[in-house]
Amino acid sequence: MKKKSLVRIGTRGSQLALAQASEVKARLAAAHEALRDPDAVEIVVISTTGDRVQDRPLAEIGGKGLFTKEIEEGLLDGSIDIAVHSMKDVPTVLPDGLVIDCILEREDARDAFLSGKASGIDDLPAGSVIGTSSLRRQALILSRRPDLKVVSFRGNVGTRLRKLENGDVDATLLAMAGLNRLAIQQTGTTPIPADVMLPAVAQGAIGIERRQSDDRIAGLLAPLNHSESAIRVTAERAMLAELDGSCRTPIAAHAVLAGGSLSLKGLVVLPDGTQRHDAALDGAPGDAAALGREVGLQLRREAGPEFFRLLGQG
Ligand SMILES: NCc1[nH]cc(CCC(=O)O)c1CC(=O)O
Repeated sequence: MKKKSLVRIGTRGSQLALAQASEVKARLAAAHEALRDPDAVEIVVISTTGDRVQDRPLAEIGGKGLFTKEIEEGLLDGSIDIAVHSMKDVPTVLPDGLVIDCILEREDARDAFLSGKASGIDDLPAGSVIGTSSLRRQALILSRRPDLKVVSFRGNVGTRLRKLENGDVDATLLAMAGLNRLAIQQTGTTPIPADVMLPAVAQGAIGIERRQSDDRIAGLLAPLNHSESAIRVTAERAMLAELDGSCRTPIAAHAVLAGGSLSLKGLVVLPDGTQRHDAALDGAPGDAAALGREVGLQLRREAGPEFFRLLGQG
């Protein structure tokens, strides 16, 4: 008879999600003798609304937690013990009884520019077509290059790269983190500096969610937490929470830790790129959440109620 596994990891079934879950399994095995048996940690694939709806832009389906809800249900009903998430896809408010207090060392937070025709947004010929379904990427492209055309672009990384090679679009944007984790080295890939395209909140960070009451799992996860990454993600997510951002709001943030100081930049921008507001503050790493809230408040004040009304956000 098969031994009962000691830790069940819930994850989406996409290639990237599976790679992230495998990384967590390997890290658990490296940190704990008892988890070294290959059967000790089991990966349980759970399909989410975001995975099932492939024919419409995600922003149109609306709502938060499109990639997390069904997995969180698995945590709450006890069918899994931990859930591995791209923190970029995790809403700022978690269901009662669940916590995320383990953030792995963050990958490259930047976006990647992929094109056979140019090495960055600024080099694209006028009128070029860029495929992306991210409102943030769309808005930031249009605020910099109003002459470009943005078309909706969904599907997994492989599908998108094929569409690019077929010439359906002149360029596309993807997270560097996803490409790196899948070890995809596509020619014509250039990281976009964060000051040219500010990344999504928590882009490149993996978080592990668990039942708050599960002390056994808390103990197993503790050595996997990377505190610098957790501080950066805390600041960015506190900013997002202050803005009540959903996937309908093009919001970007990027925190860096250098010389013992935490610097946070944030922005909000209309989907058509015609109005954009930026804010930035430095603070102590221990004040990450307060710093994030303050940058969020500054953006709220700066943009004003009319901006958020235009976004359809009250
Ligand atoms: N919303 C999809 C999503 N969620 C996380 C990543 C990339 C990996 C990461 O940011 O950690 C992606 C794909 C992309 O934006 O290219």
